[in-house]
Amino acid sequence: MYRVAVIPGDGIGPEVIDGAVRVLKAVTGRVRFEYYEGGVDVFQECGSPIREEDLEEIRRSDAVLFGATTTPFDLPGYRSLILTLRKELGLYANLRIIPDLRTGREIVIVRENSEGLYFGIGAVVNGRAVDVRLITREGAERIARFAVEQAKARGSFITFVHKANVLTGDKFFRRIVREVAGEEGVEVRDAIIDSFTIKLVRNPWEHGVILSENLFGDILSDLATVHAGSIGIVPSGNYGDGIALFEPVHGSAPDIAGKGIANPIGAILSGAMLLDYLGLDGSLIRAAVRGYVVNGELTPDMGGRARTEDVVRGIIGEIEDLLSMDEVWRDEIRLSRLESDISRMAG
Ligand SMILES: NC(=O)C1=CN([C@@H]2O[C@H](COP(=O)(O)OP(=O)(O)OC[C@H]3O[C@@H](n4cnc5c(N)ncnc54)[C@H](O)[C@@H]3O)[C@@H](O)[C@H]2O)C=CC1
Ligand SMILES: CC(C)CC(=O)C(=O)O
Ligand SMILES: [Mg+2]
Repeated sequence: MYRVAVIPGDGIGPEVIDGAVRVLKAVTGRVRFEYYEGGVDVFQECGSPIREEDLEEIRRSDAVLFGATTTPFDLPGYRSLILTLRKELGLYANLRIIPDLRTGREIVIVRENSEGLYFGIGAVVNGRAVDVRLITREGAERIARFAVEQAKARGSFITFVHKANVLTGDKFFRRIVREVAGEEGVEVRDAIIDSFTIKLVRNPWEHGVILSENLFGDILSDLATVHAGSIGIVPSGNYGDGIALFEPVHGSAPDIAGKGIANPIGAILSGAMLLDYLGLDGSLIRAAVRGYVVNGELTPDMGGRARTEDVVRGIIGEIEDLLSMDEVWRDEIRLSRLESDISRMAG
């Protein structure tokens, strides 16, 4: 039995995580889910967004499924729960896969997850505010290795997105990415962040594995979700040398929280990535989501009128249909999936 720590968070976090856990339970009985609280309420109780004893248990889990939390602008001493988890669990690589569910194409973004402005020093002194952006050789090397593995697995190349024409840290980072990729025979293409945003809008599917530092990767990946139809369907994985954490790319969406209309697909596809990580194969979930999206009613962010519950039930229905098919049909599905993967890799 695998132990998965579930941290639903707040806002729409619990709404989409409820759907993801039900979908996971529909495909496997080999996972036990253990729930943990985190966020502002826990911070007000104990001075940290996650309790120390919970963190110890989470570290002993096989993987983490995370929803989303709200980060207030003005709460002294508070650091976002997800940033805290990424730091505490050593999750230095953030893999964000933006799917086009109708064609099977993907935009793949590798975001450095442990350094940069989000983990530098910030201070306000005598009317001056400063945020330090830290990039280390160790951090750059390990994320470059991660991106190289992603590129090799896809028979692809890396587009390294930076501002190395200006920023010292990006000049340094760029040299290291080229060194690491060069050793592995993986091509690296340069892209300067400002003009790259135009390319990401116009030709989103042509950039191989997009690699960038923390803040740029955060912004680029939200921008890229437009090509999926909604940020609500985009999953991600946070990886390190130990445990891994899976979460939808979106935040707590206070504007729609509590209305029952959040799109659960990003959380559900994050569950599929979690299964892959555990070696349990998330492809049944992905096939069910693709099947549902073709004919099923979608949530308002995708132009439909469905509620979260309708989508979750519809996807579970697709899973049940797939599971009831005999082996021959399942092999057919696997084969067609393989063919579409091959044609995608061939460009
Ligand atoms: N991993 C995390 O916990 C993250 C937390 N946040 C936090 O979330 C809060 C809100 O941030 P925003 O900038 O508004 O980003 P957001 O991603 O929460 O929302 C942006 C827009 O997308 C929509 N949206 C997001 N997810 C959706 C879904 N599943 N279904 C339908 N529509 C969806 C929202 O309604 C909103 O209009 C902030 O406090 C922020 O710090 C933001 C990003 C990640
Ligand atoms: C607290 C933020 C850094 C979360 C976020 O926007 C993200 O990870 O995408
Ligand atoms: Mg973000």
